[in-house]
Amino acid sequence: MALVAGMRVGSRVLFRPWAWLPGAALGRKESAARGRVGARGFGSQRVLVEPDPAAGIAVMKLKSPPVNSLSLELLTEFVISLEKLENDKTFRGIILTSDCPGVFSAGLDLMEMCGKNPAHYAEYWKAVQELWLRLYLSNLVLIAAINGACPAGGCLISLTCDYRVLADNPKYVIGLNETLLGIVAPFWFKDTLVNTIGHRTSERALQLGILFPPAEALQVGMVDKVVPEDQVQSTALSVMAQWLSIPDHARQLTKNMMRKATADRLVKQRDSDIQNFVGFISRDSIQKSLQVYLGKLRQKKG
Ligand SMILES: CC/C=C\C/C=C\C/C=C\CC/C=C/CC(=O)SCCNC(=O)CCNC(=O)[C@H](O)C(C)(C)COP(=O)(O)OP(=O)(O)OC[C@H]1O[C@@H](n2cnc3c(N)ncnc32)[C@H](O)[C@@H]1OP(=O)(O)O
Repeated sequence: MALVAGMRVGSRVLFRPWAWLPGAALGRKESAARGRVGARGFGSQRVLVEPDPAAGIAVMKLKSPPVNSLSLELLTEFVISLEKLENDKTFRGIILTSDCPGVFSAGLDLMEMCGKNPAHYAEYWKAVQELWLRLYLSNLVLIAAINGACPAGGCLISLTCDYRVLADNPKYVIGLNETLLGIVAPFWFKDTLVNTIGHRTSERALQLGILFPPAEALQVGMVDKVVPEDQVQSTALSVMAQWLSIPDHARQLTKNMMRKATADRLVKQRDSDIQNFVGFISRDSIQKSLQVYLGKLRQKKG
């Protein structure tokens, strides 16, 4: 077996890019929870996993009502479920979707970024980085079955997937809308977007914080397919079959070749990226902007 940049070629699991990342090791309790997935469903309170070992795939459903905002708990459970599937050679692909009606994910949990202390912000941001790195460099085929609104961090998660299917509903907008909150998408959010839709479209989308409705999302390449709502899952399954028809080693090495440089940019500066985030989010002006935004979200109802 040849070794290519730390990847063992010839076995199914080609690379575990996070194994050497600082802070990547899981605690003892979490490690004990690992193991073979088998045919029964597993998961956690916030992440349901429905395995289909015969097909070599699993459907992973985010279930953190009301809007799948990415709390520290959800991020942690997400990473654990992902690692379980990555470590089980039965699985070659994951369909990522939501169990919350009308929302894929509302993005980062604003409550994690408001009124907390710097140590909390640092811990939170490290968890956000960790999930992105694992998803972006996953060995598995990841297909996003986007069955709801998909702003900001929700969009980022979908952009780490190899293919995005979006339900055709005008409420199901997708994009990196950070500027609308008075915050700035970090460079690795931006890089992920640029790698998907190109520089000029990203520049406009990021500055204006555009949330694209389905037809426009398809037009700019933010998603790969728009289908009627009741066909999202079946379409994701047939797209998965097409991706799984490619030999794993060739596809995985190609994915790594396309994505590694982007991931490495963050890996090389994880700590300074955390410090930037903590400094930025702790500013009074940013805290005020987030409070105003949260207030507007709450008012919407009343
Ligand atoms: C040079 C650069 C220098 C420095 C940069 C360094 C670092 C960068 C710094 C910061 C970057 C941080 C990046 C952040 C990315 C993000 O993801 S921020 C989150 C953005 N998300 C949104 O804007 C989505 C907001 N939500 C919505 O639009 C709607 O909720 C949604 C369309 C998703 C669903 O609508 P609906 O079904 O009608 O539900 P409600 O709006 O009624 O919401 C239900 C309750 O959920 C609460 N909620 C909604 N979203 C969030 C959230 N993201 N976090 C926490 N809570 C949320 C909402 O308030 C309702 O709560 P209530 O029931 O009223 O208590």
